[in-house]
Amino acid sequence: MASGSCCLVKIGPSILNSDLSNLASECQRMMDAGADYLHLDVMDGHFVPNLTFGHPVVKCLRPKLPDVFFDMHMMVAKPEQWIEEMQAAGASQYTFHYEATEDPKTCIRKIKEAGMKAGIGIKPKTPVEVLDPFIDLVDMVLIMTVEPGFGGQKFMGDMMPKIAYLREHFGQIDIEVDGGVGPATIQQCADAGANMIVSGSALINSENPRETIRYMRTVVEEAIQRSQLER
Ligand SMILES: O=C(CO)[C@H](O)[C@H](O)COP(=O)(O)O
Ligand SMILES: [Fe+2]
Repeated sequence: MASGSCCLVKIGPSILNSDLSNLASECQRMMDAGADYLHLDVMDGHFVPNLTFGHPVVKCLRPKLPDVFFDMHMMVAKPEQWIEEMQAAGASQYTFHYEATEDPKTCIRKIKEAGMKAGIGIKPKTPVEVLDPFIDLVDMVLIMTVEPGFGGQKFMGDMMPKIAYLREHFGQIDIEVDGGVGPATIQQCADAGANMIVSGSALINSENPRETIRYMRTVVEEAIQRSQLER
């Protein structure tokens, strides 16, 4: 891991590819396996070529998982549009895409005013430096390692320099990696400096999700420890 990091490792399953007719029990299954938070993928058919769910589903889920941190991955055009609804439904963090808005600063301000944590993400073709002006304003940055829209895609290892850049230049910020992350790819994410690990298909389809989470957590923790020794 690049220098400057001493942040906490958090594992956040994406339930995108789970049995959505059993959404609450799939979420609970992931939390029981040792997850730290849930990464909930919202798609609107405009920003990405797919549809999932919106705030009404989050509202139903919240009472079933009252204490769980919900990281809303908002793959939607005009992300400003859903901030109040998501907050009212029980979202903990609102992670929008830089590419989806003309005014990221106002979007961040509105998320904070609504009382949620703010995350900002970029698609694979977007250069990481566009995030520089927003790092001090947000709680988390998201580096996509697939084109957003679908679970189960191949991990893009060539996104790792983006993570290393953020860790190198912005110290302890929470860096989330999302897309094709699992036991086979976690080492690359850990070495680059990611500390918030989204894993969808690899966890949902795992025969032993507890062991898969434990393994990924250990790999990232060891990378953080190494980076601290190197400092
Ligand atoms: O944002 C996403 C897709 O746009 C998902 O969070 C991501 O793809 C997780 O699923 P998997 O680990 O199967 O790739
Ligand atoms: Fe996601």
